Amino acid sequence: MENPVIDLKGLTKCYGSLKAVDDLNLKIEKGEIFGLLGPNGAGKTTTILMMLGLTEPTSGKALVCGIDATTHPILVKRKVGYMPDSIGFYESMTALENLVYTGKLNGIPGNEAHQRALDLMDLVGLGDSAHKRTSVFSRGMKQRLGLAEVLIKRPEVIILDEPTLGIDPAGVKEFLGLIRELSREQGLTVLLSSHHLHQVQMVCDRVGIFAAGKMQMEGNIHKLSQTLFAEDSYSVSITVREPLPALWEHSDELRQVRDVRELRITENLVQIACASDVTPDIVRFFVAKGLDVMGVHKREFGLDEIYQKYFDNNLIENNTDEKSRSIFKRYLNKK
Ligand SMILES: Nc1ncnc2c1ncn2[C@@H]1O[C@H](COP(=O)(O)OP(=O)(O)OP(=O)(O)O)[C@@H](O)[C@H]1O
Repeated sequence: MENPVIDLKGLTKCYGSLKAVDDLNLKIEKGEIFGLLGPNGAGKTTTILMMLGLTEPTSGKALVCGIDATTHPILVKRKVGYMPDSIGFYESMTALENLVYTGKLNGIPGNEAHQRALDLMDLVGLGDSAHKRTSVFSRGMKQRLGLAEVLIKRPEVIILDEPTLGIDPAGVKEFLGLIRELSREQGLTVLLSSHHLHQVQMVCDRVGIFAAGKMQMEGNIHKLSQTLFAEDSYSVSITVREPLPALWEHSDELRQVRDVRELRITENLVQIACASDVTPDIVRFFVAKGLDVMGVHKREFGLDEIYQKYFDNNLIENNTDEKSRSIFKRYLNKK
């Protein structure tokens, strides 16, 4: 990465004897959407505060757009829009008035702030509510207005902390779609901190799993899945027309197919864990046995399973092989 927009170098923050953030190194490039995941107390907020220049690191550096957030916090604030998990507005003012006010606070002249505010209200789907007082806004409407407020200064980076909290499922899809559009069309860099794995999986280019102040692993979902579940990365489900007995006579032979690791038969559904994508071999196997294949579904382990690998205490107590197997079993059980 030549010129990362966010560059954290050995970033460390101690509160007394507690290392809230421990030697964090992370680069995020322009236009990338990075998902920061981790349990409560992992150090996510502390990291964000250091990136905004609101908390001083004990050691290391947070560079945002090449600017040191500790030594030049005001310069960094011009480049970064931050949307915290709970947003407050002046409730006696309308949504539009709130936005224009924020625009002016950011040094945007009145007329321009007004026009930008109107455009942004449309962009976030609040065009019809511009003249309503924010006291009557629902949680979801406030989140949308929060995004508009973050965007009014045309930041290069936005940091969103649990941005979809309280938004209904259709609204979440729309909201995340908007974030993706902004990143793709305007090259906006996004750091999204969230506990909602499916949402993170939907929108992020790369994710980092953060625990006990350390980045445990980072990469795109495919890479993480491959790294963690090298032995059982894929799952193929085959639906056949007629139900099969639990002790199907060809089970052992199917287990001999290249890279097949484990299988489970539930009536006419056969779920197969594989170390590589051997879907065509599996389909050929069923056809060769004279079975009518009605459906084929293939998937990789997703963020749910990746996350669970780190944060399920029962699994952590077991050895590595057992962990991988237990997760796979859990995955099969869920389907
Ligand atoms: N001002 C502070 N003084 C002392 N300890 C703090 C302070 N702020 C945070 N901590 C501690 O640092 C650790 C990391 O907290 P942080 O708020 O960064 O976690 P988080 O990942 O954002 O958690 P959450 O998901 O709950 O928001 C926690 O153990 C927390 O108690």
